[in-house]
Amino acid sequence: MPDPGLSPLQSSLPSGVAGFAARVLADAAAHGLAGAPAVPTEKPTEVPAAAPAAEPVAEAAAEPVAGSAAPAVAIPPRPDLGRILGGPTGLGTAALSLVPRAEPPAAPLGPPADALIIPGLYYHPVPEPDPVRVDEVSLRIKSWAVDEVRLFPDDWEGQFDGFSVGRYMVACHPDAPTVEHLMVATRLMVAENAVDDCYCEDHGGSPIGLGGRLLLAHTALDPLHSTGEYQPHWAESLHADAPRRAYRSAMDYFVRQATPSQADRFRHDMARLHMGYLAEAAWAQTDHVPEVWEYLVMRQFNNFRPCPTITDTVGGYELPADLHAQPGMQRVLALAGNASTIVNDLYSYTKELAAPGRHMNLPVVLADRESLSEKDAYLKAVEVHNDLMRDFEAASAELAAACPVPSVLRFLRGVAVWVDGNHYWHQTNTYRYSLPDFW
Ligand SMILES: CC(C)=CCC/C(C)=C(\C)COP(=O)(O)OP(=O)(O)O
Ligand SMILES: [Mg+2]
Repeated sequence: MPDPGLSPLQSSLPSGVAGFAARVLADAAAHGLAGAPAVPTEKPTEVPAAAPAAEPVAEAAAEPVAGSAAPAVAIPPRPDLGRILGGPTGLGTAALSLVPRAEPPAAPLGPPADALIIPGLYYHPVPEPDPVRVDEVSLRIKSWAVDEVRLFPDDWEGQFDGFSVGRYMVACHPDAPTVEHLMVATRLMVAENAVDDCYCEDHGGSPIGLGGRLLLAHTALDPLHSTGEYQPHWAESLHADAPRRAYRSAMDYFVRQATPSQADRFRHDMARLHMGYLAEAAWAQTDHVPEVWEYLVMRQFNNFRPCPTITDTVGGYELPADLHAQPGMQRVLALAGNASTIVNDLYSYTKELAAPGRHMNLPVVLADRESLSEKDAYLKAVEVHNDLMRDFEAASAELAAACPVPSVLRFLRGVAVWVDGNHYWHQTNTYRYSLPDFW
């Protein structure tokens, strides 16, 4: 077959990705595909799978919401994101429609009546996550936690349930073709929180000795390859405590769903996360309050990033490694993780103030380093979050325009939806979070 040469679209790609993207596009065209799954997936049972639409920009995105009690906050319209970054949006759920929907959702968008409202916060509301899926994921994850990995003692059951991880993951991954795809994300989310709680934080964690604990736990994700004499000791160690049992099992399920390069991507993100935990712990040990920018560096690593970056595995397709590695995508992922993590700093502020010792979060560091009142520091942290969100959206739009490969567009949309679902979970988890009464 003659080489058709580069299309105008292909030739507009940035130089680093043009060749690879051109191959992907040509390959997709040759197979009549638009972002089709690159990994074998079980046959969807609950939601009909469909190749996502390839059109880069078409529909209006969800209107952003600034917390209702805010002094008016001017929210500039989002850049030209359209279908790519629309996220779940009621009428705009079509913008999310990586899978077809039988009926439009009945409920109007907007936070539930008892949701936590942060004045001036820029976010996108999502539709209520599918309650059938939430119930099913909640049942399956409890059974995994109790029967497969013996995750928690009986008296932590209320906290496990209150975490509402089923609702969290269904909100963040509305395009998962089956419940089992959702379970891949849900087990990892639970395991990641078990390591954080039990090794670093308030369920027996401590900065002292954290490096050794984290390194050994990391091998549940990135296995030891050693001699016949020592290998069995290591294998045995993966069953020694709940965090390692959870990591080992969750990773085992994940690698069966993921391609090797997706698994490697995840390991890299988890190494980043563990490095962030270690910096936070080192500063706690010496009672050091970092500069604001230093805190933001730490929080870019101690960060939700490992969660949105598996959106393609959970969605049953693959963003090819070269497209994931391109600088534009790395910027999008860093900004998405940072905005999502500062959301946590805002919603967990009172929980962390009430915890023993000084727990750092962005408002606390701003108050200390910039000599602000608690309220002014909190409001400045809201502004920092909003800037990160806007930069994330601008970077996504730029990349979508520069590299409109179907899997890139679907991945960008999946990351944006994850960011919105993460916000939704924080805003509605009144079991876990509450707000300060500054206003
Ligand atoms: C799920 C995952 C990768 C978590 C990594 C780190 C983490 C637990 C967060 C980014 C959440 O922050 P934090 O530890 O402050 O959580 P809570 O405020 O206790 O909910
Ligand atoms: Mg927090």
